[in-house]
Amino acid sequence: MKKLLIFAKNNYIAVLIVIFIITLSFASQIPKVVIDPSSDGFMIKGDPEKTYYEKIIKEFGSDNRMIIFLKDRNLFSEDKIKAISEVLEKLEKYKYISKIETVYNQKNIKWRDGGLITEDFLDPFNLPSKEEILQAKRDAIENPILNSNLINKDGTAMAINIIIEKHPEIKSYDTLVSKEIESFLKPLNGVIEEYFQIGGPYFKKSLVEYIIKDQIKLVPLAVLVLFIVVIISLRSFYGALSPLVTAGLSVIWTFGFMGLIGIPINIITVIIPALIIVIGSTEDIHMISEYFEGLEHKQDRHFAIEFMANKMGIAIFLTAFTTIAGFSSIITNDITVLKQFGIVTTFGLIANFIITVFYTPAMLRLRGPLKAPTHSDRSDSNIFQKIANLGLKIVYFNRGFVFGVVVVITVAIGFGMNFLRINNDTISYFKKTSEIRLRADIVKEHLAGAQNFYIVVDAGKPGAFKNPHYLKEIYKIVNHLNETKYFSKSIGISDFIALVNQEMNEGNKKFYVIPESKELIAQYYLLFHRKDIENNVNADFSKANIIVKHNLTSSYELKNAIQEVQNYIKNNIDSSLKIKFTGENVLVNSAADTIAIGQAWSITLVLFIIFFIMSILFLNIKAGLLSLIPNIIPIFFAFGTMGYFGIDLNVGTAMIAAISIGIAVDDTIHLMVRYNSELKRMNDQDLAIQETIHSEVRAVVSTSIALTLGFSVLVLSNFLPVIHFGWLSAMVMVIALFADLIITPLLLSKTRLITLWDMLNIKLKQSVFNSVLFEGMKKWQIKKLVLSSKMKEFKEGEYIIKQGDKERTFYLLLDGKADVFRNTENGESIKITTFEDGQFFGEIALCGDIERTANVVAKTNCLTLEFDWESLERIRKFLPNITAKFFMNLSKVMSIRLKETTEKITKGV
Ligand SMILES: Nc1ncnc2c1ncn2[C@@H]1O[C@@H]2COP(=O)(O)O[C@H]2[C@H]1O
Repeated sequence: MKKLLIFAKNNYIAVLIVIFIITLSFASQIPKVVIDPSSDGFMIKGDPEKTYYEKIIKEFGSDNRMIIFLKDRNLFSEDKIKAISEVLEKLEKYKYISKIETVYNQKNIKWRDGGLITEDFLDPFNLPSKEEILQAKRDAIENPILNSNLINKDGTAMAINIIIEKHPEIKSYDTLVSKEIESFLKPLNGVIEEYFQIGGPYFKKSLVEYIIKDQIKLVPLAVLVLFIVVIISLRSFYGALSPLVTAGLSVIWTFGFMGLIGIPINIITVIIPALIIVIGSTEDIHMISEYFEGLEHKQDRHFAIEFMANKMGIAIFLTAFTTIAGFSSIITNDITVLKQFGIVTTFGLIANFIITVFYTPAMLRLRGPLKAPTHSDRSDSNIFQKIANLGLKIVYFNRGFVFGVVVVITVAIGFGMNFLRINNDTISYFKKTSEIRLRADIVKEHLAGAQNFYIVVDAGKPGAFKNPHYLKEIYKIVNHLNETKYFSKSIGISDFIALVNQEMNEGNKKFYVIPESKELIAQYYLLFHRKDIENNVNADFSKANIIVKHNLTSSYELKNAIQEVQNYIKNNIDSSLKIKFTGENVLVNSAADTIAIGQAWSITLVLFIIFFIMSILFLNIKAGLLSLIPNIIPIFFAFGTMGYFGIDLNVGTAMIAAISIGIAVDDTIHLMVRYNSELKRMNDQDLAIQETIHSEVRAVVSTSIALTLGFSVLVLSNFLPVIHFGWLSAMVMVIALFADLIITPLLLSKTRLITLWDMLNIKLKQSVFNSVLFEGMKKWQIKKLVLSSKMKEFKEGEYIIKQGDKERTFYLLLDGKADVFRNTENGESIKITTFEDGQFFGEIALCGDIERTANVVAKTNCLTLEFDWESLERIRKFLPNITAKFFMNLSKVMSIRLKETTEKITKGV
């Protein structure tokens, strides 16, 4: 790390040129980035159900429908029909429309004046008499296929269903179609009371508009927030500029990367620039503030950069790593948009880290300020210190009690998780007040819902749906669908046959059933053109399709409803029929469970990565656990709150846990690393904690504020998943801060930490390695043992051990000499031996758990390592091999000492 920074400083011109060239090449890819409003991304990647669905829409017609909704008290007056007919004329000529369904052009099958008529309800271009129009209106309302589908119960609302061709090759196709259709609606202006388009292309056009609006709003706001926070915390304009430049460059790289590998902007990837700007800035802030600290020592760029490089230790690297781990865990999700989000953010944050590490020292070398900003008033630091004191007061008030309270609150809030629901419905991603939701609500009020899916019934043999048995099965399913409260309207091929049957029987509603005779059914079919029934039965009559319209806007409701229908089918319908539910709606919704599984998987992955790294770094499993606890608490809070407030788990909120753990753990790492170094310096756990909290509080609190504000910016998005993601992540940051200031010290105060870093850097005298105590051990094992001890100095004449004391520690003499004296019963003091460096003493009380058997006094100034029983116990659990060797060596020396003592005694005798 240090070498990289120094390298960038020394080769600053080359580094800046290379960054410039890379940036240019990424920038050249940006035009390739597209906005993707389709719902494909919300489905499961490579889902075989999707292939099935594509086959079905080829057979029964596209479900890329747009509805033009018309509402008027007098919808059937001549002038209104005229205006509508003008619109229809234009629509019919429009090249991208494959089919138009209106009340007018549907078949009116009616028993009238002793005979059956089958003709279109109305020809809007050639209007009949007023009475005849009103009769057509009544017929349409009575027609079960049309009612609530194309016309409402009292004939004041109508829908024009338009089936739009799919043209993925045309750029901005949906926006184009939606805009052109909007222009066709002009004749309705001032004539029809209320009219608008909804569904298909309009939905996608709105999505694109919202995505662009989001981008225009969120990015500058994120920049502003970042700028303000950095200016406040660094007190320097230049200091605030640098993170902005690195964030800007990272965003260019990231967009270029999206263009290069073909990942589009969608409602989830739209937040990436804002996120990179906010999250990426934390490293810059740390670096620049170290640079300024360097300047305070010496006003020289070289010196300040090197000072910064020296201070940029393992913490910076680790925190970047855990943050990236959090984001990259999202890649494991099977939902396309989430996978894409994971890939792009991982790239973006790695890019940001690289740019920061190279650009910042190079730029500081070129133009870095020569004066550190003066902290004119230190009142802010008082606030930080007050926060620190408060945190410490709470911790020391009563550790057990505080811990208990935290656990109780966490469990109580976490309990809300039981109410958590999963949702992946695209309409519910818009705000309730958005135009799109308002329009959907109006349609919902008057007609069967704008949402639909298909139930495909496959009999497996041609002509099956000319057979009364199979038609009756469809009839039963449709009947059941219309009876349940879940769906607003379902239409199957059975409806057409039943309707003709009813009209053949003089319109008697009792005859709205499937006739028993095959011949009769064959005759009935003759009344229809292929196009009249093509949505409901395929060309060879082997498959039937039930169109189910509904207003459900959440996955769990739809899932329950489908489940109910499936149960019905299982118990009541001929099991030789293959029945499948399909449709864009069903595919998107069935991906909901994948969201939950993906979410659980990414949390596990992040937790494991963090646990693994921290355990290795601190050579202690407990340290791994310890770094997780303060960061798991906020996750309980987030999911619990979601449960209580009815916020669903969706593509946005699913990411919160993994991402925020990755970010929140940064502060814990800073605290642990600092605690570790303070502990070495002070040798007192409580003092070390106090010092850690006091010195880190400023950085921890200000980065938390930056992140909280940064995430809060997302609340201004147009998409609910993004809004929820924003405020919940902001909440997680605040809670993680509290957890870090209270839980971390609480846990640390019970732990001794050693880092891998210490292990690698520790330099021991050769005499230590040669000590009998370490015989047969590898160098790293010796270091590990040494690091579990405390360094202690004694002045000449000072007692190291007092006879009769009860304590379980022992000493390795690193430097100096120490005498062993034993007090006899008659008050004399007999010298037993003198120890030199490399030798140890105090092993009797340590192993025997008895009183000290002699005094040990420093003969010269002594430097010792003190080992205590608890630390050795800890190592024994973690690395039993080392302790076994250690105690073997110990007993070897003890045997020799016993032998020598026995010899002395017998000689004396
Ligand atoms: N006879 C002895 N020979 C060598 N060392 C001794 C002898 N008696 C006591 N000591 C050391 O002096 C230490 C005093 O504290 P302990 O009894 O814990 O452990 C003792 C030994 O390490």
